[in-house]
Amino acid sequence: MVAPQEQLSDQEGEALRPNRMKEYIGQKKVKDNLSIFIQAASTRGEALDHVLLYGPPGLGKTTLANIIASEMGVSIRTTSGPAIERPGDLAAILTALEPRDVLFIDEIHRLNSSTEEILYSAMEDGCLDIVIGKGPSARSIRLSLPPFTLVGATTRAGQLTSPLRDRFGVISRLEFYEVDDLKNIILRAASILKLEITDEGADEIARRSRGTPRVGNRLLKRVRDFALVWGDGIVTQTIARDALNRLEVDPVGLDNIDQKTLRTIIETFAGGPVGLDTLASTIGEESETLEDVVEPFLLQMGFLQRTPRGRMATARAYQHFGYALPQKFMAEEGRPGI
Ligand SMILES: Nc1ncnc2c1ncn2[C@@H]1O[C@H](COP(=O)(O)OP(=O)(O)OP(=O)(O)O)[C@@H](O)[C@H]1O
Ligand SMILES: [Mg+2]
Repeated sequence: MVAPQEQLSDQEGEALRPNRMKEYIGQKKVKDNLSIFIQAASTRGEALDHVLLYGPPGLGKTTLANIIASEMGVSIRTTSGPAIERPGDLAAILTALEPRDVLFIDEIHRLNSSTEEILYSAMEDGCLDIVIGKGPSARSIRLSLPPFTLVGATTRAGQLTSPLRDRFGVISRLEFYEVDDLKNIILRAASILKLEITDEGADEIARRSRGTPRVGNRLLKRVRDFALVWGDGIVTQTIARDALNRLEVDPVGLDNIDQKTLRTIIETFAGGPVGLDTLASTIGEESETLEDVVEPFLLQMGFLQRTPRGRMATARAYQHFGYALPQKFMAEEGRPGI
């Protein structure tokens, strides 16, 4: 329910995706900077510099890529790292772009290396070096490309090779959303869905949305069903709270995997430190999912600590689940350190 990854039922939510910068709520720093770069590029009549967006799933990277194109008044061509199998695929996409268009490559960390190399000269020099033929008769030709903006999105900036990362002029990290911003996102979605919701109802859902707009929109839709059956269709705080409890969404938004991760560290590994791979195999998840999806939120909430020796549960995690605080947290000044 609170998994931040995209699910099929989210697709109907396409209507909820903001189209313009002024409708994009939160992420003020990213938004303000991008707006200036967009305005400057537009004034000069140039393509916007290449933009890399990174951060956990569901925070609005795809949405922002689309907004960049609409604010620039250009078309966007969307693809993803794993979808581009051969360098020729990328060459075909690049040569079909109109001047100043946006090429959006999602999951850009998953491009294969031969394709990635094609991208280097395309991004830096605006040209494509293509090898025609094989063996001794092979020759290389250089095609020049229309100026374009590459927008790359990734959940793991650390996995990008440095030659690729260095070719982005703008690198923006999306952060988890504050409750107030999430609340506004939920109120906006409710009005698009023509749904009556109280301020407190929106607040309750926002608190349990794992800092993630995609989760907020999804919870809103489920609570809407409960409101219809249990009440008169109005999403109140009581209905939101009861519905979300019933859906086993924790009051601070922790989902099953989040809870399992913390409980395992506490119960099986005495609070840690425990290595990522050991932890992942104990709870039956991929290390990658744990690192990209689960950990960022737990770190943000102060439930988890990353140390050189492994992952550790914080005093706050113990308290959240009602475990007795172990002695080690009492050591400093005789009070629990949080
Ligand atoms: N700033 C925002 N304001 C309002 N709604 C937002 C905002 N950011 C995201 N959303 C909503 O959340 C949904 C998910 O956002 P989006 O698909 O852009 O996430 P993403 O970062 O691309 O995720 P992934 O990494 O899984 O591709 C959007 O459909 C949109 O409705
Ligand atoms: Mg996306």
